[in-house]
Amino acid sequence: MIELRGVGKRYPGRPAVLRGVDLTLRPRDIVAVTGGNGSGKSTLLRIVAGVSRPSTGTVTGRPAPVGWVPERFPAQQRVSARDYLTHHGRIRGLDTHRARRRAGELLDRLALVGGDATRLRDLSKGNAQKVALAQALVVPPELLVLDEPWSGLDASAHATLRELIADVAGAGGTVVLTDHREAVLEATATVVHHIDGGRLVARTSTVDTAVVDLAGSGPPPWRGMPGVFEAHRDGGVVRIRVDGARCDELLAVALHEGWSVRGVRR
Ligand SMILES: Nc1ncnc2c1ncn2[C@@H]1O[C@H](COP(=O)(O)OP(=O)(O)OP(=O)(O)O)[C@@H](O)[C@H]1O
Repeated sequence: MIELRGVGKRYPGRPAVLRGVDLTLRPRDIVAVTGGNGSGKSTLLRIVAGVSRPSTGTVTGRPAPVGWVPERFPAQQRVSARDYLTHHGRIRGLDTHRARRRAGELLDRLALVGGDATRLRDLSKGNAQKVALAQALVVPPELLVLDEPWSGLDASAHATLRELIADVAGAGGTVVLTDHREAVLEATATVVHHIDGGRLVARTSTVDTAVVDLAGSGPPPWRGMPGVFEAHRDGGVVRIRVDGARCDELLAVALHEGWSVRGVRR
């Protein structure tokens, strides 16, 4: 468990950005931090990741390794994506062969355009973001900190990113993330905190979501239904993530429209 107690941050010559922040991060939590521009989200994430020190207060229980995706990625390098990731894997204790294999797997999964021999400086913004994500995951982290990870990613990588986040949490890790699109955060996170005036306010705790698998054809009755976060077709089955409180309503409508229920998971 990672604990922040009384954490404050003040940059020289400026008013405090964070004041007295208490935050407990548990294994399997996917924690979103929301707030306006300049409210201190990146500052808080840097402190959680250990990239920046708080001016006051303490952070205890930070595990290793930490996966960290900064808001800006140093993309102006001649090194290839594969060599860059292999290097990061070796820094974190993998041998060259395993680091290279893991780099290839992650870049395949994220569908890096141009292949893993592309030099960092030749990558588009979205592809650079994929390499930044792969860098954070090259050794499965116990703490994954993502500052605006959806920035620039194409739609198919959005779904992959959610899967990668779920993999880390499912393996007992903790994920902390921020983004400007609150709907995206609320569909992904299990806990949402909001920063206001330098203080942290828990807004939603443990968002109850359900995953419903449906088989059938015809117009999708869930389209436009409140509480439906996303729907993906995979072969003959459509997998829908829905607000747990709306799950029965979705099932009733789908059954009425002739779809059959293949599975429901909370
Ligand atoms: N290294 C720094 N030195 C001085 N001031 C800084 C530094 N980093 C951030 N700040 C200031 O601290 C405040 C909070 O910045 P931060 O980047 O944490 O906010 P944010 O909520 O992530 O913003 P955004 O949504 O625009 O990304 C801003 O006023 C910013 O100018």
